[in-house]
Amino acid sequence: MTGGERGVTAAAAAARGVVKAYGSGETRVVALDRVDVDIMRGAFTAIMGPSGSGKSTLMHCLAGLDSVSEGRIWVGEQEITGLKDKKLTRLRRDRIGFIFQAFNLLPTLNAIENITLPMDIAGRKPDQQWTDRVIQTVGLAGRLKHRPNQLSGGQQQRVAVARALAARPEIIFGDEPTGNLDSRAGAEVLGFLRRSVDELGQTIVMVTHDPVAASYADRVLYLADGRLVDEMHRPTAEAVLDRMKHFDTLGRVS
Ligand SMILES: Nc1ncnc2c1ncn2[C@@H]1O[C@H](COP(=O)(O)OP(=O)(O)OP(=O)(O)O)[C@@H](O)[C@H]1O
Repeated sequence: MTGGERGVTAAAAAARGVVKAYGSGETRVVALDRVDVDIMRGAFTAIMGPSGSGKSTLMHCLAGLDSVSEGRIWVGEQEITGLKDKKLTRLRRDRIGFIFQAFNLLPTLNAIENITLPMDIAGRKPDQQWTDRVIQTVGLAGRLKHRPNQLSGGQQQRVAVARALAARPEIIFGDEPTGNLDSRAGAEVLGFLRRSVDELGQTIVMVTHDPVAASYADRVLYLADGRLVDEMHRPTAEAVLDRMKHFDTLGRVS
């Protein structure tokens, strides 16, 4: 892969001409309609848009969790479209981190065991210094021997964040990572994600409906009907809310 093929070299992930259609004939749904996007390395990107606009589909395609119908996807310099399942599974395991709304913690393992689990599965020795720094960053030092059911929702989500960060993936994808948390716990988790970008150089992509959550990002991408229709740099919650109202008005007019 050369930079010339997609016109960029510095992106942590990129999509070119991506179409994703589900079903066929009358039930055919075009979830993504010729999407071009670059996800910047070391930056925090939020994906917003109305329900059904294709946010999760875009994230799943970028993360190699879902195949595309047309177009091409890269993670770093590696094109992932066309990779066989085994290679794709390994790429996800070694280079990508996930934080989902349901934290996906194993109930029988304590916090530190959950945090190091992906590395244990991959047969990688955790970098102790790095793991300690991540635990400090997310503020879990006093809770490492607790099992998930002995932790609050916010603490469980911090374990999920630490698990994603500890393996030092090239990109972390979050699907509404604070969707189940109250606003205080949500703000804490978003603060940790922000710090991991600023202090640890992490790349993060997050799907969210929440203008406050989006305001933690460096850049907001707006999807509507499977297309990227707008973006905002250095967003504030007020500006994001205004932009959402604008799109709602357009939606009602058209
Ligand atoms: N597995 C699937 N089979 C058929 N259609 C699907 C499938 N997954 C998603 N879709 C459709 O693709 C479109 C985009 O869905 P997607 O989940 O990406 O939207 P979203 O913006 O993440 O929505 P929400 O904010 O409600 O989670 C929707 O019309 C949805 O119904």
